[in-house]
Amino acid sequence: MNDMRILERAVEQTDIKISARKVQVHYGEKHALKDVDVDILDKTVTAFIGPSGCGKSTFLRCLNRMNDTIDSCRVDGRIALDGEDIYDKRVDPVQLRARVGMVFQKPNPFPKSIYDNVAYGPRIHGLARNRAELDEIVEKSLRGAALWNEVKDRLSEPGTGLSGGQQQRLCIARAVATQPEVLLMDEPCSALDPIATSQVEDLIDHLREQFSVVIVTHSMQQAARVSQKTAFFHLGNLVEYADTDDIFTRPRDPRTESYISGRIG
Ligand SMILES: Nc1ncnc2c1ncn2[C@@H]1O[C@H](COP(=O)(O)OP(=O)(O)OP(=O)(O)O)[C@@H](O)[C@H]1O
Repeated sequence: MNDMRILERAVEQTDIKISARKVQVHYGEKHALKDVDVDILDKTVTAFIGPSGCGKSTFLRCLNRMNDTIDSCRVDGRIALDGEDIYDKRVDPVQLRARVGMVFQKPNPFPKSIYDNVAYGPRIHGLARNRAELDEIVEKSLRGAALWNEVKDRLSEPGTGLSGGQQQRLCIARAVATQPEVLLMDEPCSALDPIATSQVEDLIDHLREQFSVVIVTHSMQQAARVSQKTAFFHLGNLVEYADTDDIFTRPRDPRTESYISGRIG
């Protein structure tokens, strides 16, 4: 094999951050996800779109084992992060969730100060040796979430006292503080006004310089604005996964075409 081919292979392999194969999810008798195969790329925003109830959030929650908290939920198949099976019994889900962070639909800051919201993860994962290092992580994370300038003079005030958009950026700062490799976002803008939505979308674009972002969204405009890859789900199947431009301009599957043109969903 010549040098160039070796290089090409190496690039392809490191590009894949999460690889899912034959993922099936059941809630009791309900078969919610069927044979999902997908590769999530590093330093890329991937959007999950599809009609309500098609399994987007279910699949998102598989990626950091959030479904473990639902008793009736059973996940089969293989999901690997950097090639390692995240469902292996040696994997600690708490450690996994520091590497694969999550931001929810409704901003959910802890009932703690702005500072302590961000410092929480680094403290439990022992990421700072002293207060100065913790201060540094908190500042860096708040800057990374484009919130520092708005809160730097009131770090000891409650996080719950911020506006909705600021609270969501605080939750992003909290997730970023553990230096995740992947950030999962489940409809992160659905409770936000258009200005706050646009701030979070700008932020997502910056975050992908550092890690991979996966976002569930009901807004096709948002998927088109923020993502480079899009996965379309329908009735528990991953119907099509491609470059976002291709999904919206030349979808291959008639179900994708129907959805993006507003005929289903
Ligand atoms: N905790 C649960 N227990 C039982 N069934 C569930 C649970 N969560 C989701 N489901 C079912 O699994 C299917 C997929 O749901 P999921 O929330 O993943 O879809 P979604 O595409 O994210 O929907 P939405 O866009 O409305 O949030 C649905 O039929 C839903 O009713």
